[in-house]
Amino acid sequence: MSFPTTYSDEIEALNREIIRDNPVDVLQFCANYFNRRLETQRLDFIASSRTPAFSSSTTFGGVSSSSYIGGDNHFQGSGLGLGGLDGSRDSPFSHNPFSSTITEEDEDIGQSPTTPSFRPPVNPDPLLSASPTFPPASPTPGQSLFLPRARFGFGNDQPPQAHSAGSSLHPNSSFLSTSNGDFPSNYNMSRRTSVSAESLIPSTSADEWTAPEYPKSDEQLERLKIAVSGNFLFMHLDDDQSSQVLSALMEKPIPGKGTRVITQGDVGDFFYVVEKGSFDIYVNAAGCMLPGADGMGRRVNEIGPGGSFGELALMYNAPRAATIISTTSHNVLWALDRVTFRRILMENTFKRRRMYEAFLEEVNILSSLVPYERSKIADALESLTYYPGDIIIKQGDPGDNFYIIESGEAVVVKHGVQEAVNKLGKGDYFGELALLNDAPRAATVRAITKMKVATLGKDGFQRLLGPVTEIMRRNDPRLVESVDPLASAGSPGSLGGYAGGLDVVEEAAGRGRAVEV
Ligand SMILES: Nc1ncnc2c1ncn2[C@@H]1O[C@@H]2COP(=O)(O)O[C@H]2[C@H]1O
Repeated sequence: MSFPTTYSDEIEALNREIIRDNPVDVLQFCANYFNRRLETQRLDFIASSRTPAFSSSTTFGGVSSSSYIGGDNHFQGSGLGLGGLDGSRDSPFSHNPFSSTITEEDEDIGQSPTTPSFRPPVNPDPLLSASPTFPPASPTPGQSLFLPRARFGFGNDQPPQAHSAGSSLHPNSSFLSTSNGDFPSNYNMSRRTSVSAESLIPSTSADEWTAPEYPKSDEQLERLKIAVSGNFLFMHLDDDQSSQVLSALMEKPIPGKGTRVITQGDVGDFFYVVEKGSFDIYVNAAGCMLPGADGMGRRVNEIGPGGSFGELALMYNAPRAATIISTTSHNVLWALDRVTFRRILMENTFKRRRMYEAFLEEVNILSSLVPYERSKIADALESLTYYPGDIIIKQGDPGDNFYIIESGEAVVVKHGVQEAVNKLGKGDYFGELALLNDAPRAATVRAITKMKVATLGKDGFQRLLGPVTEIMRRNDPRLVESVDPLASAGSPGSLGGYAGGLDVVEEAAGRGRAVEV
């Protein structure tokens, strides 16, 4: 049997590229190659079947929104655009009247490296361009750290050109934004035709690859260990992985305030851990940084010591999702090259995010968080299993963990009370009040079936659940009881029943009687 000619042609072309570029990560290289080929083919197809129906458009930041229509359909349903990543609901695309008519094929169109508008950088495989040599250590303030820059979709520092590819919309859409609905257009994890992010994980089989090594003084190593010690991405490494990563991290001083470390829309090259200093994160809903005063878009977050950034582009093989700029002087970053990140850190991270993504979406108390915030929680969660009769938290113990029930059921019991005071099931959370109030556990939580719980330490709870702690406080059973004495104790935190509650009886914001769990 002979192969189809088109197949043989593709393989021959790929072989030529492999010989020419001699890639480090062959699998990744092949994936990139085929994605590019596929998108070229799509571009041809779209160009030939384009209809003018949707070419009139609103403009946003000087960019025709129709240029991005293919990408923005990720946001239908949720009403979130890229701006949605910061929790805002005001995406210019959120009321896109065409969103329901966009196909899964079309929604790739945008700035992804796998899109028709993608012009590969000089080295077509960003994996290979993960050069260990940094550009000048002291860029002038406001200057991008890494110039010239390869950008996904657009030429260097050129504003994106409105292209009409997205105007060709197919009426038979099957695509509905769900779990990844609020990720940038680049993060189409569910599309049919691309290589899934999972399969982009480089092979871990023994091969020629070894992590780069950057020798460090004892003092440097000490600082580095402190910097990564609180970072959840580093917590699940075994000793060997840990020493490989530590040795591959490069110190990168950022002396100036206002230095751009990452530019939205660029190719991802490094992952960064912050040792010292502070960095602001901006997201432009257009999907890349635009020229002009507001070109960086909306400030969505800030990152300080112990935090990290730059993982998304490396994980999803996508353009940078945000612009990151120093807000202090004398900053110190540690940079990890793309290959080492993917080989060692990503597999763990990615699995964890995937594992918890759907589950966390279902947890009521987290529903106000944006997907990126839930991803960060996923990084920090530990899964524990309990069996019927196991005590998960014990009345009187100090509170150092917060729990969300993944499966199974538990009861909440208290000294001196015969009946269980509450019953908890999937999606319910407990253990929050002892952490919020710095008080001992006021009740015991006991498994009554086999249970899986996702747990977050105190540090993670404080760092990652900040935005919802106010809601948890509002769900405080004391407040609910004081308003309606007949209200079920389980109602406020349910799905969220609650436990781990009150030890100190306080007046509930002057609203009457306070009741213990
Ligand atoms: N709300 C956010 N949206 C997108 N990226 C964010 C956000 N907050 C922090 N980031 C980080 O900003 C980084 C920009 O580069 P990456 O896309 O590689 O990875 C991104 C994340 O690490």
